[in-house]
Amino acid sequence: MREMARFSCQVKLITKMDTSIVDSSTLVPGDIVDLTDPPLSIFPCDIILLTGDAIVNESMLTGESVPISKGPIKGEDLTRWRQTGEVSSEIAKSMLYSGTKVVRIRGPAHGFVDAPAMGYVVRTGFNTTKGALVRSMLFPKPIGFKFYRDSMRFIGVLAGIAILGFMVSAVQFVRLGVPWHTIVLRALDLITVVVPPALPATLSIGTSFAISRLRALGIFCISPTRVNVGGKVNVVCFDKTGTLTEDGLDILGVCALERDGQRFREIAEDVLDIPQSSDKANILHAMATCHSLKVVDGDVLGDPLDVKMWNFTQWTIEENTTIVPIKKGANAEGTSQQTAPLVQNIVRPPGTRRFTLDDALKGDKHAHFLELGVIRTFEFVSGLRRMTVITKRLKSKSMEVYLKGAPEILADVCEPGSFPADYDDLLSYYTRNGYRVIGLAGKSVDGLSWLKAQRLKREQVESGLRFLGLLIFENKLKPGTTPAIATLRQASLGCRMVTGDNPRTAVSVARECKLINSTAFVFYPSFTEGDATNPRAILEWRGVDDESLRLDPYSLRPLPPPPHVVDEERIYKDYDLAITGEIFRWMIDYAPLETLQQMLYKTHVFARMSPDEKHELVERLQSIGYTVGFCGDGANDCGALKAADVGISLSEAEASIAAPFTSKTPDIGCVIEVIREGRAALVTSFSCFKYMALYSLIQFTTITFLYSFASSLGDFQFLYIDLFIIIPIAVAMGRTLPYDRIHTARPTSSLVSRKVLSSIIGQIIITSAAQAWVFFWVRTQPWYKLPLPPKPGEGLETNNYENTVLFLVSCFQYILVAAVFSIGPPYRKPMWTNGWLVASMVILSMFSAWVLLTPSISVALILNLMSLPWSARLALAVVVVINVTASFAFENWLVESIATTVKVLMRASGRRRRREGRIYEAVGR
Ligand SMILES: Nc1ncnc2c1ncn2[C@@H]1O[C@H](COP(=O)(O)OP(=O)(O)OP(=O)(O)O)[C@@H](O)[C@H]1O
Repeated sequence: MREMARFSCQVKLITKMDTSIVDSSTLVPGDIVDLTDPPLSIFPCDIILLTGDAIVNESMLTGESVPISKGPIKGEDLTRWRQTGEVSSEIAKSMLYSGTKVVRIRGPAHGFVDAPAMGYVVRTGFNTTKGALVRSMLFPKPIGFKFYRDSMRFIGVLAGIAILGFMVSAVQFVRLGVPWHTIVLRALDLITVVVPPALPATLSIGTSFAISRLRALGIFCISPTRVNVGGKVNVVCFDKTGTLTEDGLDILGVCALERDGQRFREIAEDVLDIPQSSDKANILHAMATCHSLKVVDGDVLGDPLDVKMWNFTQWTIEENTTIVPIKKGANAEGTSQQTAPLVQNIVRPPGTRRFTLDDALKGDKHAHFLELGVIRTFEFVSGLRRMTVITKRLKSKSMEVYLKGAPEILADVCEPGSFPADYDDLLSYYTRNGYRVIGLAGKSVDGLSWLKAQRLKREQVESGLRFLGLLIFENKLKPGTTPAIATLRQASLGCRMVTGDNPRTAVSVARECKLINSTAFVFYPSFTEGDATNPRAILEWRGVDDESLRLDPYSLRPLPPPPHVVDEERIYKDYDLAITGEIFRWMIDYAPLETLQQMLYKTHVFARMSPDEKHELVERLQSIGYTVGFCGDGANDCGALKAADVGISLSEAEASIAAPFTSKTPDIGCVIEVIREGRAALVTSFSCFKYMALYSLIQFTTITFLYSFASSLGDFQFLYIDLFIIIPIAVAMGRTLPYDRIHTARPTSSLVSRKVLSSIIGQIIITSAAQAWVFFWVRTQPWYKLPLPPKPGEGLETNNYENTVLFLVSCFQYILVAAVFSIGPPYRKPMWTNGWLVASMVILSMFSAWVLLTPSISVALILNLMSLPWSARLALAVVVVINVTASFAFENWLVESIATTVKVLMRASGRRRRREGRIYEAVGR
């Protein structure tokens, strides 16, 4: 992250007087820089492009590695930016964002001279878009995760115990005449014993190991706190295209119109089967020009859908570099003209050659040259679901407009009479069968000049079009999709599809990947009265496969089916809802709360969702108590990826800041890994927390016994316990691997649950009882000698029998509780599979046994141990064995029953535990 945040490079700064090479960290807003010399690979700050053009890869910000083209800013847009500082969609087309990669950047070519591409620095450091994201990573918005809240409370309780212990000890110390400075020193000791400073570090050990294991699987995490949250995810939303299905979908064919335009022709599976048309605006030309492809070093780059469509035509493409002025006028320091390429791309049919000067000199004989130039492109916008180009054929007097987009939006931009009679039937046939359908439309505009074409507004261009045909793409599932969905569903994790695609296609794909059962009844709403803008509109929910089936519009439960439905029982049990973005928004705004909640609970397919609606859906699912994971691949998923509790971006970028997790493995199997690791990390954090809490309480008990007669543990004893026992064990505890399968229930994130508290309290009682026994037992022994009284002005006495027996027994207790709290299945592999933990426990136990039974004199001296008779050593060993047996027996057989008894008692006394915010449980009942 540091590397990413502190990126700097050499840039050429242009001033009025001269140019100089400077480090990018010295740039300030207002500087003008040359972007071509020295060539940049990554932009060091937010820069507005003044001259030239660029192709960039913004995957670092958006997760999507489709090349994006940037052009020089218009004068009025620059003025608007200076006044408002807002990045409108127009300004974004000229904004080169800090941290994004340069695919190509070049200056405007005026004749034979290559001028530099110049940029205007507008934001640097933390003020850039990347900076804002880095800031949000450094200071993440606090996530209200129960585990973190509970751990704070728990630390508060421990601090309370420390203060209480200190007050009791202080009274005792004063009674015994211990000097004030020793009392203060020991008070601080007590606080660090009870609230160990290593606690936060040990809590993050499990998370760190989980992150490194995920990295080995190609999953990068930039927000460690989200790892534990991953363990609590109970519903996962998936984007469809590029996430569940392959990105570069093959074209099944093209459905063009018959010559009379009244019906569709047979689907053309080869470009040669597409009918020749004498119309100026025809479907083949639409496919050849209506895309945002870029040619970089001979490679055609762009949206996979565009690439497939383009490859289907078999035409050739060439990028044009001639830049011409649009109008005069100052637009920024250093430039005085607004420019645009004369033609963006030139496309030709296969086998034809470029039109040259010689051909032009031959007069009219060049009519056979077919060359289409793209004059202007209105890029694809997810919210609009379409893109448009204005093209010009060589020597033609007219210009042609081609639009490509979702079939649903064609009705808004095409003339109603241009649709064939079988439009709905064909569309429904392909979408029902799970194909991705894209519509094509076009029109020819006579007498449109180049300059006028540059000034036209998008709405003007995208109107009065004629429907040309449909492109049918296959919707191939990625190989990992179905098994991953099956794994998640078996683990009782909810799966939702959230897509920009057509609802029927989405339902079909959802059935194919078993996100919804293939036999489930699916209901889909439509307005019977009013529309999405009308609060009083009325919705009707009909069966997707059988329109006679209906849902009750309020409760969204099936109404009694008509008599022909044989399997009547199943309709009540196994039904799902599918909804579109438009109706989703209407329901959010106007539907009764109960209906809305039922819709959120029951809907598995959300189709035609805009980026904002995807984001809103995540928030709404969270509002009914779900912990939401979102897995997506595109820029249109950015908002949802950020809003989700756990966002996983499938991206080629190494750690995109679009989401806390970025997976280089291109299928949704990464979701399973994140959940498995998250659960294991959560359980590890729990184990470590419980272990650290118990370790401090065991030490607290020892010290409290010793303080009672003005004694304490010696410095080396403290050192040995903290450094040689606790640290290796706590670190090794975090290395236990996650369990192979995902269990149907999530691990608890509540530290104050009955089970956790019963376990901690029970273990405290057992270990304290063992310590109390040895403490009083040693005093009854014939060889026991009273400790020396504290010497005035000196610290506490540490050489005494009580100290020795308590130290020897407690050393085993620190190891023992690690074994007791190392919970294995169902979230982690069994403790014995963790070689580091087993090795450290065996070595430490053997060493402790040696120190107990036959220590060497030097070790006894270092650890302040008194010499004990052999029988006493054996007696202590027996206490240790009893303690171990009691602790394991309690943990394995009693904790569960105590927790259940407490639950029953609480119920009997009328106190019922409220499950915070889990509205979905009530909705699902
Ligand atoms: N390059 C494109 N040109 C024109 N229209 C497109 C293009 N890509 C997608 N569309 C249309 O716009 C719709 C919305 O696209 P969007 O990218 O938001 O979602 P999606 O790709 O369909 O699905 P998902 O949200 O699952 O990735 C698509 O369903 C398609 O009809």
